[in-house]
Amino acid sequence: MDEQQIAILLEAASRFPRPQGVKLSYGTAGFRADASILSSTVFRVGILAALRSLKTQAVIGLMITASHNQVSDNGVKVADPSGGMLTQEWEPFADSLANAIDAEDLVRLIIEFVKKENIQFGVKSAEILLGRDTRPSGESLLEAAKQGINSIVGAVATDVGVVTTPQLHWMVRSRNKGMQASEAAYFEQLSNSFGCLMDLKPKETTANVMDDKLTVDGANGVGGEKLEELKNFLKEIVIDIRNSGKKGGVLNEGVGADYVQKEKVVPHGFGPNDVGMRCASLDGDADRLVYFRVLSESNKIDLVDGDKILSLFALFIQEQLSILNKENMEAKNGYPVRLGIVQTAYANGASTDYLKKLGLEVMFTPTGVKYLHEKAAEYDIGIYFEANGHGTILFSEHFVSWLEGKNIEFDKTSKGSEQQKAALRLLAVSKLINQAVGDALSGLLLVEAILRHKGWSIQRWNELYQDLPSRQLKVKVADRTAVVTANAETVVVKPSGLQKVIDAETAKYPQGRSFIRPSGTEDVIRVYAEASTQEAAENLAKSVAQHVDQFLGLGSN
Ligand SMILES: CC(=O)N[C@H]1[C@@H](OP(=O)(O)O)O[C@H](CO)[C@@H](O)[C@@H]1O
Ligand SMILES: [Mg+2]
Repeated sequence: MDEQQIAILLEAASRFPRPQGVKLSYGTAGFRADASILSSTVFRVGILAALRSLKTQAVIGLMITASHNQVSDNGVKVADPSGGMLTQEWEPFADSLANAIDAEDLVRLIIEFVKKENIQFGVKSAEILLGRDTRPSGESLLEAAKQGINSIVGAVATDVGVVTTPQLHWMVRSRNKGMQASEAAYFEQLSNSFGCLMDLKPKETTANVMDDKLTVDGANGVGGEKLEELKNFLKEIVIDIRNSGKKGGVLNEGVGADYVQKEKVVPHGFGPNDVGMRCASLDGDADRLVYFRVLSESNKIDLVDGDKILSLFALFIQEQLSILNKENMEAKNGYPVRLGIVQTAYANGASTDYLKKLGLEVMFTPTGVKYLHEKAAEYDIGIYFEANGHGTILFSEHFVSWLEGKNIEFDKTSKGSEQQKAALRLLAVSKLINQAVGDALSGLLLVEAILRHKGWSIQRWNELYQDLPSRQLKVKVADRTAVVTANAETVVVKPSGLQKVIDAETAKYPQGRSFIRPSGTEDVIRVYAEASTQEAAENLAKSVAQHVDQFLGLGSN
């Protein structure tokens, strides 16, 4: 870094002083806080994104969003060249940049890091795609990000406007693969591959067992807006969008996937007229998706969560693989496809049992899609989902080229055969479902395609297995970092003795399971419990929470 670069950084950084008395952490999904204190953080993440682009010599993404948090919050996260999350190796640097005391301290950290990482200036220019959700604070924070990027000589900020988080990740991935990366290209890829799956539907299920219409809760955010546009490209599906943000509803207030999944009640805008209908809910930046069915009893719903979306996807993929493999496994060029499922400890125990009974390999990682994604990428086809509805299906490049080769072979040997159709369906899924990150819009289209393929109603789908009753609680403690866990967060290692009492409580309940972990996005310890009845799950959660409070509670200090 030369003198001129250092001077530019010092001057720019002095315009973005850090707020006093706040400690920021990159956390489970980037920095999040009240929008009014975020300018300096976003400015600094702009610098980080430019450095990441110089280091990788590839296009990087920067997204301004606080997802399902309240509208007055905002946040910022970085997409790596693959379209996935920022490498975990750079998270400590992100933390230290965000917390640097002043411009001098910030520049000192940058100089040290640039040296350590051997980042070259002036060799190639850096490019960063900038996106934001519909939050009113997004515009001024975008300006802060641009100034951060512009303070690195040769770095270019390209504003892609208001987009969903998965759209931005998709664009970064596409750009780095030398493909079309516009929003129009995104809509075209999704609608074309959805159309392919519709064309490949078995003839006998075209008799309509299910309702064509889907009603979507857009969380009053960007997802509803984008779905309005996407639906113009779609055939064979009627989508009614509510809470699209146009009629003045507030983002995430009594609406959205997080609210529906956690509270298990109907979102605003839905009511008695919707009883029995197939409904879906997106979160504030449209990377989470859950389905639900409104019940006649007050505002209750049947929740069809991320675990059930995962199960539907796993069932469909497994069926296609078995059709494809009928001949393939006996052939000389047979390909033993590795299909892997990735969940977290929050996955309902009944879903894990169901998947294992299908003969599938189920793996567990800690909470946070960065961990699930990494694990799923180890398979030819890796399906991952958090119970809250964030997930996708990853196809290895090797497997996709094998499928393409197979398809050409079928053209010559058995055009139009069931095997060829299975191969084409899998190829269409690999294009429809976002390969960069969990995407509510592409996930929704895949669910709709599979339901049509099978001729299933939401009720039939929900009956794949019955969820075990569960309960989640939060406990405020003096210091949540005092809790250390192991085995994908299922065992408490510290404070010692706590796991023993959790085990003793759990043993009192048939089918009991309970674990605790510090949240990565809120200052709380989360408690999860499930058991054979709702009452038992509530009691187990309550008694575990009491033990947490006794070991670590605010009163204990
Ligand atoms: C129990 C739960 O839903 N936890 C969520 C939540 O993380 P916590 O670390 O639990 O606060 O937000 C994350 C980011 O959106 C998401 O990945 C995760 O699944
Ligand atoms: Mg989100």
